[in-house]
Amino acid sequence: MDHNGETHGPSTASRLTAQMSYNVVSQPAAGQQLYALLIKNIRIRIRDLAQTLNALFQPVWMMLVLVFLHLSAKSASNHVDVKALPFLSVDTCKSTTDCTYFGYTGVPATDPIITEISGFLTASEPNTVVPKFYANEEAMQAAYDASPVNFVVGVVFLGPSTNLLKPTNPAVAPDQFQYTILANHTAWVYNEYLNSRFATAQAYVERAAINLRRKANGKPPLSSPLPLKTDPGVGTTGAGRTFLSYANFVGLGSSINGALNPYYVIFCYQAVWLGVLSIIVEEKKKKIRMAMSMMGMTQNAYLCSLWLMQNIQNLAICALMTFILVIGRIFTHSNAFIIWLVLVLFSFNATAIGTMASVIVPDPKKTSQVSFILLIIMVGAYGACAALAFGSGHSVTTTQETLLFLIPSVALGRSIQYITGLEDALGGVTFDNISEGPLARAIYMLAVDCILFYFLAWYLDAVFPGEFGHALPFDFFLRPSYWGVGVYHRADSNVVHSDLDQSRTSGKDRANADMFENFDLSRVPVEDRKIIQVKGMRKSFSTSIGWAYHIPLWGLFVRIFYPPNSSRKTGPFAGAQEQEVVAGLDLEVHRNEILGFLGHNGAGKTTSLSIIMGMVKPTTGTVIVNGNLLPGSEGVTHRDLDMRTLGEVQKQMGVCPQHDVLFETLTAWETIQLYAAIKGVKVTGRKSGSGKGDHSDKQLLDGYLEHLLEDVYLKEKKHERVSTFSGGMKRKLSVALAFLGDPKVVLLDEPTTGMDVFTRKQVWQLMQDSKAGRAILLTTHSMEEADALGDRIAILSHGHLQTLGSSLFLKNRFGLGYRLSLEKRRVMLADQHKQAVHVGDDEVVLFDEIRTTTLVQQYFPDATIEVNTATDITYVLPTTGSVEQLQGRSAQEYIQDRKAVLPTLFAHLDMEIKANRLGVKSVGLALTTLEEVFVSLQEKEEHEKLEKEELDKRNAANK
Ligand SMILES: Nc1ncnc2c1ncn2[C@@H]1O[C@H](COP(=O)(O)OP(=O)(O)OP(=O)(O)O)[C@@H](O)[C@H]1O
Repeated sequence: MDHNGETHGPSTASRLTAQMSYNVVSQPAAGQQLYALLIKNIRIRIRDLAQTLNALFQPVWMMLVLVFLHLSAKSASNHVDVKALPFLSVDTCKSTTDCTYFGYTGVPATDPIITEISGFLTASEPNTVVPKFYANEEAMQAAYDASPVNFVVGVVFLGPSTNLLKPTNPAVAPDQFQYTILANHTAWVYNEYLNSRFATAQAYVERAAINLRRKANGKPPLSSPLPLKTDPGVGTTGAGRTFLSYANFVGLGSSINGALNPYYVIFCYQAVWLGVLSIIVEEKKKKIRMAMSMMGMTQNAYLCSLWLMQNIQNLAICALMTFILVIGRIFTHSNAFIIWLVLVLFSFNATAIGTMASVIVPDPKKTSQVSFILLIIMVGAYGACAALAFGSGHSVTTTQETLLFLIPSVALGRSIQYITGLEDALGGVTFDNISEGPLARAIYMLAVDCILFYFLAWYLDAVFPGEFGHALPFDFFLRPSYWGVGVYHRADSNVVHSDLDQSRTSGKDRANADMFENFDLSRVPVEDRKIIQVKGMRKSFSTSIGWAYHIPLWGLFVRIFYPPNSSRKTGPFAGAQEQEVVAGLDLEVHRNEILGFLGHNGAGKTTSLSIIMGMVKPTTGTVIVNGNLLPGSEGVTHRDLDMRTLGEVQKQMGVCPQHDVLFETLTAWETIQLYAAIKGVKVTGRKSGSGKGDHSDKQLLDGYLEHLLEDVYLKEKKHERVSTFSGGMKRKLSVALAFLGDPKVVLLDEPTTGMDVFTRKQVWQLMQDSKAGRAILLTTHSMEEADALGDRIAILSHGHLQTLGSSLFLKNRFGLGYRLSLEKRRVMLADQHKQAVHVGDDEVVLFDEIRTTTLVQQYFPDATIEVNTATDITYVLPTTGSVEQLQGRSAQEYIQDRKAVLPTLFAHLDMEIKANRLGVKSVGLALTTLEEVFVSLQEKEEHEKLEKEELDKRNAANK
């Protein structure tokens, strides 16, 4: 067992790795990716049950609150049973011949509306109710005063019925027809109101007006609103007599609740867009999405899997919400499927809206704020429309209303408002009457909104992928290459190849030529050369501007009157500062080579790797990976860009980012299966020559994946969740993922961080074994690792390459030189001050420090004593010299000179030791470590920086 608690298999050195044992190809396929991502989403949701139930039930709780509000408003005290409309002639008319119950003024007796009303009275209350014209309202009032029993209601028409006789134009709101009813009641209570016959008179007049409009539109007229009074079948609830339901009379509380319904329903959806927003932003921030993209995951597969998952969840959420609306008697008469359809269509929109919002949210901590702002916008949009467009006294045309439905919350709110209204008055919405009001249009527009918003979400996600992601050009979907049409056109990197070669020895390179080892390119076969090629790569980030500009709304105000100015460096009004983190990097990595990438914290290693991965665009410079000129490189104009380039590069790339990009709730086996599906890994057979044998494709793939886990010693842990893994185990899994699918280019960012010494050595072995056939770029802070693995080592400092060469070159060139260790002859403590002791007959000289040091300094005048103990002494023999010592020679020539001196020094030492003149028992020589090289280079850089600052100060003082 190692420190991490895993059982180790046999030594890697003694067995074949997965890469050596299987023939593997990568052929990513969108369908396979979508399926794998969907399964991953389902797994994560099932395992994170608390979160999933919360997301599922949050809208449902909100619905329950609505039900409770309604129940409290419709309490027993407010509830009034449905009562039939009374006839005008019941218990009022004392005579059967000269009753004048229905007085009117404002229109002549010949007006069609009076004819229509007369017809109804004849049909329902024949011979007992007669319409009677009065010249004006005063005359009508006087008639009432004279005989109140015979005169029940009077109607004052405020204009002729001419408007009602015009056919309806759908584009224009119909002109109004206005009238007032005079009736004898004093309180706005149900019984008095009905007994005064007000409602009955209203029913007659309204129905008469409706009939005139229907006739004008060529529709058959409706019958009288009341049945025949003498019909024996008519009791209290005869046809037409339940014309007004109790809902109109239950009091103020209920009508407020009804108006609240749309707002409440919109409120319920916050959880939906917040859920989508949180997932996308979090996966972006944790760079999981970036890593999956690096493995070849397409944006379409990612978004579709997320949308599918969320919308399946939405179907269930909306079913529950409908159930509660029906069970809670908010909607009792309407068709439940229609309500569900409205809710579901809006929930689909909410998913797209959450995706769109993710484009502007960089940080998971800000998701709830943004989600709340979205809620305000949604509710506010509906509220504004309800008050200004749909409210009483406002009329919008059908077209205007339909256009307003482009805002999904307006369409949803209006639908709920309409359904609530119909529930109260006319028995709810069914398929029979769905097309009569705005509901059908709202449903249709919610579907249109879905198409529109999903397109926008998809487009914005591609064009604004955030800090880590490859931004597509604004017209990407119009380019055939995005859709995979036409032959793949590799951006022509040949031109750039020659350009790079020509510029190799220019400018700064030439000045620092002896900092770089001359690499003999002819040793590398042509087809293996420059698998990764970076030239003049620069990257600048701008730091965030002062906090004053971030204050919502106020910040906008400040920007206008106090624009951010980059010369202001600190404080609330500081302008954006450009920071160059990669400053003209040149690099080449060949096949079968590991290039170690060293540098201090913040030197720009991760940024450089991210650029080579295609995840971050360089500010300037060129990056070529396996012959493909990466998008964003100089020389690739937007027009030339084949949209498949990055996908092609990523197919051949394996990456291990600096931070583990693993799903905590998945097991190691599920993780590697997920990434294998994303990469489209297929095993074509075993390398041993047995081909596929009797094994199915799946068996072969499982065998390969298992072998890969075995290579990093995680086979025993494969069914355990990543969340239970130690830091080192997570790194090992990340390394295994980087080598998945036989990538031709592998980028490893500090892969062995956190691993114990034993595991680290095993992973080194794996990397060594796996380097055949690929170019590996490895960043590390471990000098030992760079020394052990790096065929060549590049040291980066403040964004530029300080040096590049083999480990030996760096040690020779920048090390402190050689260490000469001498073992002294031992003496007992009592004899310490003696110069010589007798061993048998021979006198043996004890260690003579002065004589030895003089001898060493004869060959290396700058030699110094580093360690001097009772048993050993170590001299440092420098191989670097001052300008005077160089005497016109280059640093490398000087090193060669120093090295050439070594044999003579050794011959001399040997002679002296044999002659028993130094008191030295044995001699050892060692080269300085890479760590010392690194430290000395950093010190040199710091020294130069300080000198420059000093010079600048002096120049400034002189001015
Ligand atoms: N998105 C960003 N915005 C602003 N500055 C950034 C951004 N990413 C990196 N930097 C800055 O760029 C510099 C280089 O960062 P980078 O992560 O590339 O360094 P590194 O060499 O990998 O460091 P380490 O060894 O600590 O991982 C740092 O100063 C960092 O603050």
